[in-house]
Amino acid sequence: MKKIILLGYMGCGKSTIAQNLSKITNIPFLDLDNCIEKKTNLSIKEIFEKHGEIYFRKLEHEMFLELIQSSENSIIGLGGGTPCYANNHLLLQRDDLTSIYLKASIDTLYNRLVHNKSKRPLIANMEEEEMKEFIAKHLFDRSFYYNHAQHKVVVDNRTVDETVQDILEILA
Ligand SMILES: Nc1ncnc2c1ncn2[C@@H]1O[C@H](COP(=O)(O)OP(=O)(O)OP(=O)(O)O)[C@@H](O)[C@H]1O
Ligand SMILES: O=C(O)C1=C[C@@H](O)[C@@H](O)[C@H](O)C1
Ligand SMILES: [Mg+2]
Repeated sequence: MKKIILLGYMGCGKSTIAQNLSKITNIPFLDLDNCIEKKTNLSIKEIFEKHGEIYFRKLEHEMFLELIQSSENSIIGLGGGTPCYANNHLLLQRDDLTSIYLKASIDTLYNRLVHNKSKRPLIANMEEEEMKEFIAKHLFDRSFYYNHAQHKVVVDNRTVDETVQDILEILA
C-alpha cells in the first residue's frame, strides 16, 4: 500500500481529516508538524521564534524525507507550507505515494482560521481585516505547489465524513 499524503493550506483540515481516515482504514497517522515538535522538543511557534522560518523549513524538509523513506504504512498530514519549499512539491509526484490536495476556498479558510490563529505563527499576530487579504494572496502563490499533488479533493461545504469518503474513493 502506498503512503497517503494530505496537503493544503493552514486550516483546510489536513490533521482533522487524516485522523478520521486513520480510524477507518487502521493506517497510522503521522502529522509532520507534530513529528518536528517531538524531535526538537519545541512547539512550531517556538521554533519560528527562536530559530526563524528558514531553519524551520530545513527541519520540515528533512522530516518529510524521513517520513516518506520509512517502510511503514502511513497517512501523513503535511504542514501548510511543506510543498512550497525545498522542492518538496516534486516529491509529491513519487510513484510510491498517493498525494491528495485538500482544496479549500478563501472564505472557508478565513472562517476556520479567524478564531484559531494563535498556534499558527504566520497569522498569529494579524488583525482580522488583514487576514482575508493575506490568505487570498498567500493561497494564490501557493496553489502552484499544491497543484502538484496527484489528486485534489474540494472540501468547501463538506463534512469531515464526506471528505473522508471522497478520499476513500480515490484510494479504492
Ligand atoms: N468539514 C471539515 N473538514 C475539516 N475540518 C473542519 C471541517 N469543519 C470544520 N473543521 C475545523 O477546521 C479546522 C481545521 O483544522 P486542521 O487543524 O485540521 O487543519 P490543518 O490543515 O491541519 O491546519 P494546519 O496546516 O494549520 O495544521 C479544525 O478546527 C476542524 O475542526
Ligand atoms: O502554512 C505554513 O507555512 C505553516 C503551516 C503549519 O502547518 C506549520 O507547518 C507552520 O506554522 C507553517
Ligand atoms: Mg495540521
